[in-house]
Amino acid sequence: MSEQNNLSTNAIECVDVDFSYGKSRAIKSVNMEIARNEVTAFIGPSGCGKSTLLRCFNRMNDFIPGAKVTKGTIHIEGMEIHDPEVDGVELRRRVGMVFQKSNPFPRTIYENVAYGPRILGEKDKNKLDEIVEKALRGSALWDEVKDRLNDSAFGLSGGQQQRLCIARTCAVDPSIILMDEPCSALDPIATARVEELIHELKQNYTIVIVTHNMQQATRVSDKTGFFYMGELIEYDSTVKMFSNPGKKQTEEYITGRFG
Ligand SMILES: Nc1ncnc2c1ncn2[C@@H]1O[C@H](COP(=O)(O)OP(=O)(O)OP(=O)(O)O)[C@@H](O)[C@H]1O
Repeated sequence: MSEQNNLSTNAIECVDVDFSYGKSRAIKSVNMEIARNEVTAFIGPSGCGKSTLLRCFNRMNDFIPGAKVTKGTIHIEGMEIHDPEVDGVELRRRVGMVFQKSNPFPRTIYENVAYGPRILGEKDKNKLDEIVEKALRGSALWDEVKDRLNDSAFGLSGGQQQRLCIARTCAVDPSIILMDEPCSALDPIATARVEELIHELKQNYTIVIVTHNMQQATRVSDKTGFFYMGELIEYDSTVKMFSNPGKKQTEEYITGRFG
């Protein structure tokens, strides 16, 4: 992506975005601007399109037959992501993703983190060591795993595995990290550690997180978008959304009256 594009103040800009799975319209005329180095939470009842929109940002939906953005534009750091010149692999390096269920590779802890940089061509062992340590430190996991880097990643707890997946994402130097319900399979203590980590990560990354947990949205995010049936109903600062929402539907959802 060009330097000029990197000058954009927003990390993500959606203009009038529609998305369909075949004939079924899942996202309807969404407009939103996501500032750099902020945490944005997507909330809303099941099936309202949160994950679909998240996956639009790094074109993960490209892998689903018949699924596509049918209208509007999405810019990532100034670059229109559907421009034919944009390479999907490079886009996904820049816009990393962490999933609901941690999904480490059946390899060692070290290899899980070194995998991405290796694929990108890094062969120097010292450089790889450096990248792995930096990513594991950045994901608050280094102290717990530094003496067992060559053990299987499957020997880690669920929360540690999720932080390893975050380290794996960070190892390829993205600028945006998408998180799709990253704590839904974790206990409260592991959840708290990932939430602390999100606070630290936002110094270096822009984060968009889908969550069903209202308390989590208030704890971790600067802005919140409330979605309902494919539409972005309200998008504002998290403090405002949860203390004085502008729309009745938002209020009903956050107070648990539906969803
Ligand atoms: N791969 C797919 N193929 C066809 N339709 C899909 C696919 N994935 C999602 N959908 C549909 O798109 C709509 C939005 O789904 P999406 O998963 O984005 O919602 P969500 O708000 O993230 O839901 P949840 O909170 O349950 O994860 C739903 O009607 C869903 O059934």
